[in-house]
Amino acid sequence: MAKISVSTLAKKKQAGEKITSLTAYDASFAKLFADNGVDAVLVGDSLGMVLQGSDDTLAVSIEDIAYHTRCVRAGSRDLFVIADMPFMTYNTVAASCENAAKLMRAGANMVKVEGGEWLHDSIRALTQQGVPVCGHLGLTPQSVHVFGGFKIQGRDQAQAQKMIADAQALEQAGAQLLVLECIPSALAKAITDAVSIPTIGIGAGNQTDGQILVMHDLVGISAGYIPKFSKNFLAETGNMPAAVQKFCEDVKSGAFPGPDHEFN
Ligand SMILES: Nc1nc(=O)c2c([nH]1)NC[C@@H]1CN(c3ccc(C(=O)N[C@@H](CCC(=O)O)C(=O)O)cc3)CN21
Ligand SMILES: CC(C)C(=O)C(=O)O
Ligand SMILES: [Mg+2]
Repeated sequence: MAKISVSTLAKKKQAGEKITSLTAYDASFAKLFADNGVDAVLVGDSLGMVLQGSDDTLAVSIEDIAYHTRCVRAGSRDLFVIADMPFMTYNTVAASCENAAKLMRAGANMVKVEGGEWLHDSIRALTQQGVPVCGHLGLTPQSVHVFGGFKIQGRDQAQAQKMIADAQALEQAGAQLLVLECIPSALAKAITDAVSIPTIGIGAGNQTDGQILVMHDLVGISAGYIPKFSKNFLAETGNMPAAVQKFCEDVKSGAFPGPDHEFN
């Protein structure tokens, strides 16, 4: 497969082709995903939950993400690798740059930060210094204790308007990609239409420019439970490469996520 870059992703939005993405934390899965049609992988701080067994993502360190980014990069030179900036590692512009550098040196192609317009200065500094940035709005798990649980966001009109404005502010600051997590499908579509950068949804309906899932949910081995918006693709295919291919196929056709896997 040809090497994916930020321009490949931007072109996919323009062409109306869906972007497929999964989380990855090691070389073997990175290679499996690269070989079976996944456009981008995220070294997510979800590793705090699915790898480390915590109840949330807050204990994950920059060293944890750097280590797993090196593992993922070793699995495929050609993968587009996004790495999560962990909780409180981008609270100032200086911290953002120092910590993003660790992830880029570990092999990331882009870093992801959770939040809205208040990240403007950090995102501008990062992109000016050569670090591509992905934004993340909606149910941003690092704020789970502010939200009072992993709850759907953007349900009321004022919240929805604010989220659209935040998405535009992120683009203005220089973000080149945007993850939308656990928001009503209509809001995800409104945000996707309001920005020119590609949006990647999780629990946000099928009208975003792409989809991402936590890889453990795709194969049905998350500790305890699978979120309502996720789907076990291994159950219907029987082997890992086929599960990854089916996920990509269903994302591209718009079959996933269907009505059972979205919020209204
Ligand atoms: N395995 C796994 N999958 C994920 O998608 C995921 C993680 N871990 N860890 C990091 C975050 C946390 N995420 C979560 C966790 C729980 C819900 C959840 O309980 N959602 C409820 C809806 C609650 C509501 O209606 O407000 C659900 O029924 O899915 C959602 C996202 C998404 N991310
Ligand atoms: C759920 C995705 C978007 C994420 O941020 C993660 O895996 O950490
Ligand atoms: Mg994350």
